[in-house]
Amino acid sequence: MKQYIKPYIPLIIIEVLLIALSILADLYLPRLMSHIVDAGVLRGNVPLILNKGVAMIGLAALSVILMTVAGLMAAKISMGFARDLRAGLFSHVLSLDFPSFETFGAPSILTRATDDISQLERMAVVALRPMVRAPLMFVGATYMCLTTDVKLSAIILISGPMLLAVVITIARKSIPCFRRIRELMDKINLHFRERLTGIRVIRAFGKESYEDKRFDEVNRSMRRTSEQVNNYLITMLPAFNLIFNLSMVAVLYFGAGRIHAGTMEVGDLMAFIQYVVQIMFALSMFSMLFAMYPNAKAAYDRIVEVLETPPAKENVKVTLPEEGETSLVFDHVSFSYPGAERPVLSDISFEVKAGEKIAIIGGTGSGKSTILKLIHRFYHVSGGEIRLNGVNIEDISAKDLRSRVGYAPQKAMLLLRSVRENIGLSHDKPLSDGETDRYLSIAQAKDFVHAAENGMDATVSQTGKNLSGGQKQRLSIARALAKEPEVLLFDDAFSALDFQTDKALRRALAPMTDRTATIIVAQRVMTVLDCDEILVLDDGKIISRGTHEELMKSSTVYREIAASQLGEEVLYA
Ligand SMILES: Nc1ncnc2c1ncn2[C@@H]1O[C@H](COP(=O)(O)OP(=O)(O)OP(=O)(O)O)[C@@H](O)[C@H]1O
Repeated sequence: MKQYIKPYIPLIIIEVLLIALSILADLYLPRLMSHIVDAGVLRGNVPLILNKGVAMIGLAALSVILMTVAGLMAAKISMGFARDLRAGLFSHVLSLDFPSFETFGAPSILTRATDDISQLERMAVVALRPMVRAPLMFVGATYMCLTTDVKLSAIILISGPMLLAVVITIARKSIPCFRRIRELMDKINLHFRERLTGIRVIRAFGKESYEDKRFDEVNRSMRRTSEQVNNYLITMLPAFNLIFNLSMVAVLYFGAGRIHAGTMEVGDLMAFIQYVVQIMFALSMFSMLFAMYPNAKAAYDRIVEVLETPPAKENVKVTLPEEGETSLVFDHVSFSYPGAERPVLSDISFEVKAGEKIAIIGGTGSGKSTILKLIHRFYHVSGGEIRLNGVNIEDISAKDLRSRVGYAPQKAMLLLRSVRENIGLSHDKPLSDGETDRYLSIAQAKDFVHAAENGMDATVSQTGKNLSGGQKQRLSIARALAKEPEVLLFDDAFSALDFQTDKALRRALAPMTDRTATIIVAQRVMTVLDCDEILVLDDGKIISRGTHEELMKSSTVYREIAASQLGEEVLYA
């Protein structure tokens, strides 16, 4: 966090100086007034009243100007700080490894990057001045009270600590509530996100009232906690007023006695009262800061928690040569997700070279997608090693590794950009029409892209909602191809394609897969018929392997899968 505050330190120092100067002016005003009353009003000295009166107006105007400039600077500091923090948090989140990212979860990160930073920004805009002003004014006004009348100052020594005790008690009670409010905000975000992204599923399954009930519980909890905090905070003002008024009565009572005894002048008592008001005002600023502090502290802690999570570790020992024979090797790889009790993959070994195609087939949850995630080093293997071109992928930079791998994921996630930009995502410059068309043609996406208004420059709406499942998959495949990778990974990427398109796509893909090391995760046997090797995965283990023909003879599981599908598919093949 320090790095985000550091650039603003010079501005903060100027801010403190401006506020200190305005406080000096504010503290001198009662002194001037006391002088006007005692030496001017009571003795009928009109020129003195006019002189000192002009000085008072000048000082008051100076104080207002200084505080206005300080206010503008506070806004500049806090908004700049919030902008830098948002940018820093954003890039830090992108640098986190997957387990850390999943620990926070997207809804919580969203609340931290938006609402929590806004809390800090508000705190900085509103509280920066009181934060400087309150202590300076408290010390200055107390000093002025003591120099005006030491004996009368005893009243402040009693009422001041009483006020502080009220503020501290309320702050201690409300801090845990503010923390809880931040957590509940995460949950509300999560509910909204799930509700909005899963709206079709929720409606299709008639789960609206169930979802409403779940949301209602969190929402009620939020209301209860907010009410509790509010109850604590509203007791603060009456307590404050009571102590303030009692102090004033005591000052007037004892002050009047001292004037009567001739040990104090009227002007001094008036100045003393103003200093007491300034002290109370400083303490009420403290109380406002205490009221804001817990919320801002909870937001601060949550932001720091993300910022202090170390980014994904890199232990780069080797830079892979640009040229060379591609080979991807899994050497007795096992893997467990962080915190999981059982391994998801055990003793997985295979090799795929340039021009070869390996297929992975198996039941849901057998670990197929996990194998592909490990190739990207989204997670680190628990045992064994994965080698790309003979080098352990742990020794290569993530950037180098990922630049060589083209990936069409199970869920085709497209970005809110044009078709052209989506396809050329891995390129620094936009792809030409010819290049874009080439990849669209291979992915069997050219016809529907050109049929749409604006063609390849049409915007894909966020997450590709203006496209069918099959269209999204084809664009996602085109994007993987446009990377011109050494290794091509298809994670069930043909599942939403009809059999004809699936077949046409694989045919068009052949010239490219003749150069790449390809891994196809599939549910359909037809998709993997021509692969050099098919791995049958069950519960994270390879239970059979071979070509289609070999497996049809040797693997009961594979035979059963094939028998349940091929009859229908052969009709279309
Ligand atoms: N991020 C994760 N954290 C913890 N466990 C996970 C995570 N992702 C997947 N798993 C678990 O790992 C197992 C294998 O998941 P994986 O997605 O690799 O299966 P799959 O064979 O690709 O399944 P499917 O065909 O349904 O996509 C599953 O039991 C799943 O619950």
